[in-house]
Amino acid sequence: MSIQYEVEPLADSYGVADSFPKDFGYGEEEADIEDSPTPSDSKPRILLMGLRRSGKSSIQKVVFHKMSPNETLFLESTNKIYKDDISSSSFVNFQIWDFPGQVDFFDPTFDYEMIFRGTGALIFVIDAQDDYVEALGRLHLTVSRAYRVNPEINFEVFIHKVDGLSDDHKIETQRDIHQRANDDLADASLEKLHLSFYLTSIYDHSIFEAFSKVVQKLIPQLPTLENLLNIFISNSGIEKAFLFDVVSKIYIATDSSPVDMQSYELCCDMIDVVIDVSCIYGLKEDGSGSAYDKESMAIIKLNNTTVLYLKEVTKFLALVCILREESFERKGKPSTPAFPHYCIKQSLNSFLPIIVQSSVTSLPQAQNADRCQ
Ligand SMILES: Nc1nc2c(ncn2[C@@H]2O[C@H](COP(=O)(O)OP(=O)(O)OP(=O)(O)O)[C@@H](O)[C@H]2O)c(=O)[nH]1
Repeated sequence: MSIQYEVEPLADSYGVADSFPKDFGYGEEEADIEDSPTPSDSKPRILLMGLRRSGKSSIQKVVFHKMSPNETLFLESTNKIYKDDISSSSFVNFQIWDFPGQVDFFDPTFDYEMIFRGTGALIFVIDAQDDYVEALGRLHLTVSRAYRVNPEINFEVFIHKVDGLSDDHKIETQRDIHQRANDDLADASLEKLHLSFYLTSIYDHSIFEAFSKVVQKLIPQLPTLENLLNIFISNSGIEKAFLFDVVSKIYIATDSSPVDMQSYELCCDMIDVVIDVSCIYGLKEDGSGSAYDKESMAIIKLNNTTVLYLKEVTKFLALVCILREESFERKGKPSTPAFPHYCIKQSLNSFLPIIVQSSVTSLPQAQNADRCQ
């Protein structure tokens, strides 16, 4: 089989973002990599591989192109490698390559050495609703080849379509796939090859969360960002803070307290609400302007004493925080352990420039950030 490379037609695929700046959405047109290697080919690459119909294209479309999960039912089978450039974000700067299910490593036109050499992460998608024996064989073949070419690749296994499985069945499936995949690696003396497993579905936020973790491993400044967010929340009475890539709703970093799915979902929903409201009411009469800009800021009080706080950080990043109403309302006294609204603002003003700065360079002096007193 001859492998071809094709450019993703992206121009109008980012539905919600019609009003975003033109360069806000993801995906520039890419030249055929065989004909003319572009500078962007040196960007970290994330490969989506797996058997036919396992859900690779659906994942890419739902996470990066705002396709609704139901629409993926009509996706046609991929028969070429699609390169999707996610570099229009100042922070998330990588390409996603969606492979057809039937890639043949023995095909001389498939230069897998070149492909794996420039790869940051390889995501192997397994359909958990199907018999996965064949997929496990393919997983082993793929990761062992890739590892021999480039042992630095992060190997990520998405146990996908788990929306159709009961909770017990999910855990059992994950345990079984984990066990068998690692047994196969041990038999091939590849114990050093580490596989990370995620339970995913496009019908809930699990796919965004899994992708967030994959992307975070490719961000060298992650420890600095986490450190900054830790300092930020400890100085402002905030319970949880996420730094989000607004278009994809991937979180780039969070403080080191555990992430619970519900908090993450709340923050994702807040981004959707803010962008939707902004698209409807925030643009000029002639439709010009941007749904997300320097002025973007929102506070949503929920009926369970939780407050959500969103603030623009850069053109592509937003800080989204969760805090208790009492922390938010309390009138500030320097000695109180929790801090009021103006103090959050003050903390934000102190920390945002540093967070912005650390998106381009590592910041060893994070501790010097002003404390909110
Ligand atoms: N239930 C469920 N179905 C899914 C999920 N993700 C994808 N699908 C469905 O799986 C089918 C195949 O999805 P594709 O994205 O085309 O699969 P693919 O791996 O790209 O397939 P090829 O292009 O043939 O390699 C579609 O009908 C999707 O709607 C999921 O999380 N849950």
